[in-house]
Amino acid sequence: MKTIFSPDQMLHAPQFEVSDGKLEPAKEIPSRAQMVLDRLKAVQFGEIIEPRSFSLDPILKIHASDYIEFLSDFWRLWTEEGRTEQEAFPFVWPVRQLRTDIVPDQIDGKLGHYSFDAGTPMGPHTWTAVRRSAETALTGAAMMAEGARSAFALCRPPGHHAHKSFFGGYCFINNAAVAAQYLRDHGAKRVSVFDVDYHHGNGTQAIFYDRADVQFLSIHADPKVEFPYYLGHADEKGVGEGEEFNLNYPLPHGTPWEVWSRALEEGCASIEAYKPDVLVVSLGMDTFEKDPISQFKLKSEEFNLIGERLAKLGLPTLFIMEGGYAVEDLGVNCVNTLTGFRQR
Ligand SMILES: NCCCNCCCCCC(O)(O)C(F)(F)F
Ligand SMILES: [Zn+2]
Repeated sequence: MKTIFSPDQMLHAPQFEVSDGKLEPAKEIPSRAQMVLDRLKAVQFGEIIEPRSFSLDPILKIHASDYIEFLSDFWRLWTEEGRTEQEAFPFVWPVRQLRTDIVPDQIDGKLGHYSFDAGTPMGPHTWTAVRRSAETALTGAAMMAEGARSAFALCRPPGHHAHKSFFGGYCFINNAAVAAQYLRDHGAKRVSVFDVDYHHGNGTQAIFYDRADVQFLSIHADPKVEFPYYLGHADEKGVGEGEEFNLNYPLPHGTPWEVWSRALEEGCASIEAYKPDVLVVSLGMDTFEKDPISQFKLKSEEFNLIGERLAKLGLPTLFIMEGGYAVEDLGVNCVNTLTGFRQR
């Protein structure tokens, strides 16, 4: 299994985040990717290659053009308005009953229009890193379309909270959604996206919610008690043609392997019934017992079992990295998953 990664993805280096209403040191930092790279090299897991270049077209199949234009122009607009802060935080949003048909002219109004939380600052090189992270996912998808049985897109910044037209939860471009769409456009009739990150993949769900050609499944902390809060309940099954192709498995704080693995089983059964041509896995390691911002209890050796179970589906599988903040253990837990998958 090859890994795809570009050092440009390190250029997004947030210093702070607003988490639980407090300004704290940022969690989604470049060293997350470094730890995974180090572990891949330490165990000689396999070749690590740089992503290919892509035009914006495959990204624009998923995201709105005004949103992508905003992301790519933002830092110029920010500095042109004389803002000197080294990272920009949204602090006001068009929540229910407010208007989103008019995008404000002033940069803070724009920032809120195109985001959903205060925990995802933008810096001078965010766009470069985010575009390269999406190209890492696209390169993995292209390799799968060219016949690879598996690939690991070491994406960072992550993507599964990014919606069609707004960012949040450390995510700007939805890497897994862009990859799934690329696979649909290059031979796959049906694609399953299985999100095993601790947090609900609200962006990926919303993007494919009315579609039958991409099945979305997510095991995550119950949104009644956990970020991103406002999507991810079990009654969200899809809409229109997409009815029944969205499956959420919300679980309580404190969930151990014994419970988590039952949801994994249910998800795998649904994927087998759907019979996709390819599986995309949104791979977050924040289900780990020592993760500083999460409250599931998976142990490092149980990540191997995740990989083994997914391998039993016998599908071409593209792993796309999402979250995981126990940085010291992130490399081991990520490579354990990939090792479990490959050992079968
Ligand atoms: N007490 C709640 C604090 C929530 N802080 C933001 C958590 C963002 C999680 C991001 C992620 O792990 O889902 C991703 F995969 F996208 F990176
Ligand atoms: Zn997460």
